[in-house]
Formats: sequence, structure tokens, C-alpha cells
Amino acid sequence: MTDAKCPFNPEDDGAEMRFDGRMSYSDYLSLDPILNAQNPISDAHDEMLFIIQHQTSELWMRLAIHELQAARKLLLAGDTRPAFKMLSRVARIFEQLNSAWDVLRTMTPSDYTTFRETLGQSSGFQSWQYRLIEFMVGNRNPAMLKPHEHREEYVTPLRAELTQPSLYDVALRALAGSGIAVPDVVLSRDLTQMYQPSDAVKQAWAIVYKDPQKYWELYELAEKLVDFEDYFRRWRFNHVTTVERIIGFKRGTGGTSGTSYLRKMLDVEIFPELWHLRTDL
Ligand code: HEM
Ligand SMILES: N[C@@H](CC(=O)c1ccccc1NC=O)C(=O)O
Repeated sequence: MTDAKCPFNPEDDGAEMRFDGRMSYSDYLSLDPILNAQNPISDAHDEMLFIIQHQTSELWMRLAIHELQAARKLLLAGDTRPAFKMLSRVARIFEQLNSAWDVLRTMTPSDYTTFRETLGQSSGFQSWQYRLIEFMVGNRNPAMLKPHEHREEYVTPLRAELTQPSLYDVALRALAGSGIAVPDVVLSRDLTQMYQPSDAVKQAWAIVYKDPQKYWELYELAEKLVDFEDYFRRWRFNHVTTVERIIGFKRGTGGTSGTSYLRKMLDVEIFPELWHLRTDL
């Protein structure tokens, strides 16, 4: 017979075992509030999945906002290298959000209908962080402020964002700063309004793409932006496909036409000229 195995005691290896009065893992990460914030309002088994899927998405969005904020500031100061690193991270965050749909897709229409009614009129349409990301990168529709007006703490950062140049506005300033002509009406546009694409800006970016060696930093910046929009479009596409799979063509709880509204959003271009210039190369 072989000797009975003694379980390994990590304490012998020096593992800290007592945390009275010291900061532990849960303390540092504020896990108590986070893990006590899942409050299903029905008895449906899948409501927990639905809540966690949204909460984790909002956490990743929180990080995306943090990175975008810093990247924009660095770009304005002409410090492009660390800004590029942050923009790459934001694209990866969206890749992460895209993979997360695989978990939600395990919920069937039969599962979802067991608790959909309890959601009332609440909807992702009212995600203020999602709208902030859209505003930050440059997709600014001031009509989207309205569903947030009932809470000062949501609408204030959204309104404040509309007074700042978006990520695309900052990129256009960098383009102009390199000596490539960008019309003044574009550079001094009303930041609170939707960006209006123009041929002049398309031609300005085309100069960069026709001579990447000469304009390497702008070329890299433009490609980082396209990369971001690429992942963002995939998120939208995964969303609408999952929605169609789960609720078909029902109206949304947020009051929109549902999949038809979400399909319309697939046509939104955040950095329009960066896509359109490609036809002319
Ligand atoms: C069962 C799963 C889901 C269904 C059936 C669903 C359905 C919908 C529908 C129908 C809309 C249109 C607005 C409305 O009238 O309600 C919408 C918008 C939205 N949803 Fe979802 N959704 C689901 C999951 C998610 C998840 C996991 C997220 C992640 C945060 C999300 C975020 C959003 C956002 C941000 C919008 C606004 C999009 C825009 O205005 O462009 N949804 N959703
Ligand atoms: N708009 C969805 C409801 C929904 O998905 C939702 C509801 C509350 C919180 C987040 C949600 N997610 C995305 O829209 C629906 O019409 O079924």
C-alpha cells in the first residue's frame, strides 16, 4: 500500500491566511457591492444570465470610456504613441463584448419570454455609458440625451461630452496640424451636433493613404479608428442578430420598432471619410 497523501498546505509555502484588519482581495476589488448587485425581479432561471451579461458589458464600457478619455487627451497634446496603445485596448474591449454574445445566445425565446414582461419599458436604449461612448468617438445625436434627463448624474456627463471635440474631431485637428488642408467649417463645427461628412475631408485623408511613409502617424491613427469602428460594427451586428433570434420582430421594450431600428443603426458611420476614401485609392 502507498502512503496516504498529505494535502498540501499553502501556508507552508508562505501563503497569507489571516486578513483581520488587512486589505484582502474582496476589499480591494469592492466585491461585496458588486456581487450583491444581482437582483432578479422574477423567478425565471435565465434572468441571472441576463443581468450579469448586461452588468459585465457595462463594466467593460466603463473601461472603454476611461481609455477613450485618456487617448483623446494624449492625441490633443500630440502624444500619439501611448494614445495608440489605448485605442488598441478599446478595440480589444469590443472584441471581448463581441465574444460575450455567445453566452447570451444560449437563452432561447421560450426562456426570455418567462421574464421579458417584468422588464417594463427598460432597455439597453437607456444605457448612458453606451451613449457616452458614441458621443466620445463622434456619433452625436443630441436627441439621444432625452431618455437620460430623469437622472442628473447620467445626463450631465452626456451634455458635457457634447461640448468636447470627439475622437474624430481630434483626429481631424491632427490632420490639419500636419499641413494637410482641412476646411475651417469642419474644424470649427458646432460640436453638439451630428458630424457632416464632406468630400474635402475625404480628400484630405486620401493624401495620407496615398503616401503612408510621409504621414505614418496619421496613417496609423486612421487605421486605429477604422479598427475600432470595425469591432463596434460587429457588436451592433451581433446585437441585432441575437435580438432577432430571441424576440423576432417584436417592438422593443424601449419603444422602438426593435430589429428594424437596430438594423437602421447598422448604417451609421462613425468615421465616414475613412471608409469612403478607400474607393478612390
Ligand atoms: C435578450 C437580449 C437582448 C434583447 C432582446 C435586446 C433588444 C434590444 C432592442 C429591441 C433594442 C432597441 C431599443 C428598444 O426599443 O428596446 C435594444 C437596444 C439596445 N440594446 Fe439590447 N437587447 C438585448 C441584449 C443587450 C445586451 C446584452 C446589451 C449590452 C449592454 C444591449 C445593449 C443595447 C443598447 C446599447 C441598445 C441601444 C442601441 C442603439 O440605440 O443604437 N442589449 N436592445
Ligand atoms: N429591449 C429588450 C429588453 C432588453 O434587452 C433590456 C431590458 C432591460 C435592460 C437591458 C436590456 N437589454 C438591451 O436592450 C426587449 O425589447 O426585449
